Amino acid sequence: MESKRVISTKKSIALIAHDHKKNDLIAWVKENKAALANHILFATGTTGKLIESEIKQPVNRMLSGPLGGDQEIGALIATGKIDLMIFFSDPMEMQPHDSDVRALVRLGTAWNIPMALNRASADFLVSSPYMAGDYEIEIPDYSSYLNRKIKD
Ligand SMILES: O=C(CO)COP(=O)(O)O
Repeated sequence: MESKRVISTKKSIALIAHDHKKNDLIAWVKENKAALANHILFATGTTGKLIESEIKQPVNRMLSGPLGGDQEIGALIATGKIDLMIFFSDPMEMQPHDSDVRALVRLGTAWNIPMALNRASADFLVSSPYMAGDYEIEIPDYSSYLNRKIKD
């Protein structure tokens, strides 16, 4: 059966950017500083350090993305501790940790969290009326997968 969880007014937001997109994300974060101040921020290591130094808002920093940070954010998504993700990913450069990046985006999809993978989507997300209030997120039903029969 499908279940729900409430994303409350104060949201836990993951902020991530690949190296060639970090300046864009920092510019976006500065533009949206007032809106972000109402929320709890998480980030991969290097992105988080840059954000903290630019907007002076504490950031829960994980390891650097390629060193496990993407997977840490993914684990937080899977355990319901991240409400939405803003990830400025780079479509023009192969990442050494591509498998981690795909796993992170896959978990965001699997757990049905709002995700913005570029600036325009981030603008839509941050200006959504759901940002200022509660939102009931539908958690997909994985019970048939969890209860599947494993043949020997
Ligand atoms: O690699 C990243 C996302 O895949 C970002 O990691 P950093 O913020 O540590 O650079």
